[in-house]
Amino acid sequence: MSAVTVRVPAKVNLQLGVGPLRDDGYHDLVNVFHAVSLFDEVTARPAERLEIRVEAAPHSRVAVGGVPTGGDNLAAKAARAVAARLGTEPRVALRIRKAIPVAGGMAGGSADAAAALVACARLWDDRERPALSRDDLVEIGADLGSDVPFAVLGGTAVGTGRGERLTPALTRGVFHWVFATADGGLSTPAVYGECDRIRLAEGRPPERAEVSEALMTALATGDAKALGAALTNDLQPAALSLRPSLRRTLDAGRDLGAIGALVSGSGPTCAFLAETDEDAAGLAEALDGAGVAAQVVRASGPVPGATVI
Ligand SMILES: C[C@](O)(CO)[C@H](O)COP(=O)(O)OP(=O)(O)OC[C@H]1O[C@@H](n2ccc(N)nc2=O)[C@H](O)[C@@H]1O
Ligand SMILES: Nc1ncnc2c1ncn2[C@@H]1O[C@H](COP(=O)(O)OP(=O)(O)OP(=O)(O)O)[C@@H](O)[C@H]1O
Repeated sequence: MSAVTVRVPAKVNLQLGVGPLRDDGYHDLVNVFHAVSLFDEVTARPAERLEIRVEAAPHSRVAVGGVPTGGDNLAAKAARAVAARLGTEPRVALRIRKAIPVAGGMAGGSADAAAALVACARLWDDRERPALSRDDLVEIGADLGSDVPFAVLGGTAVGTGRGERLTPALTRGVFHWVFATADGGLSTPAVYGECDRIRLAEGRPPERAEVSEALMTALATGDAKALGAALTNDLQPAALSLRPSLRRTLDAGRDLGAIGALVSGSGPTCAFLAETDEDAAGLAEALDGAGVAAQVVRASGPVPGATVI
């Protein structure tokens, strides 16, 4: 096979319930993931050795400067993990075309890792070896990062444990989103650390998070207004503490008619829900005009996970 291209979506967390800090440095979560139609693309070609090239997708203004191009890139780690599982060498060139903001709370790096898992598994699939199943790739992905298994599967799913144990959620219809990106990312460990610091300072010991029934019902019935009202993110106070300007972005989206507004994951991207595609178009234009975002991007969900195209 000469080349395999995989398209992989960004995520927004519809509920991010952060429980206690575990002994291994991770937090127990209730993490309702939702894949949206903002995609990175990873192309895998046979090569002498593992090579990584990272570029912004055509028409996207993603700043790719901070993305590692060596062995630290999550897609490179994914290629090595697949090769190790198959007992082969990672002789592959990976070209990553990014439209998902970097360090934006939309799991861009995890998405690229998931895409590389799927692309390499396909590239190295031959009669000499048993093919890797999607479950195998989900399992390999969990070792690369907590968000990677979801990027393999896509759709809408409830993640427990550190977010890697997934159960698909029942949804109906399409949800219309507007994302406001910010200049400069936020570090995921720093945001979790700030969450712990705030809880300690407020004397609030973290409780085990529970799945929101209101959220699950809104998803199952396709009720956008109810979904907007049920969106929650326990990392939001921490993201706002580290990046106070996000408050203005969230307020602007609400004032301009969003039916739901929250920080996406660890931030700094803010996510806004609209009732219809038309409402999303209007909201995106108004948000762009308000000057509270680096870039305003529309997307819909749920969409499938990493897919060969
Ligand atoms: C914020 C989210 O994106 C929400 O989906 C994820 O929880 C983060 O997932 P991720 O970027 O894949 O994170 P990982 O690479 O697994 O972990 C990076 C760091 O985030 C923190 N982390 C992550 C997941 C988790 N359940 N608890 C944590 O405290 C830890 O400090 C960890 O060292
Ligand atoms: N392929 C990749 N794309 C983007 N960042 C990568 C990649 N590989 C490694 N990284 C590193 O990971 C860091 C976080 O990037 P990423 O875009 O995944 O953040 P994020 O969207 O906030 O993640 P999450 O939502 O999972 O917390 C980057 O600053 C970069 O150093």
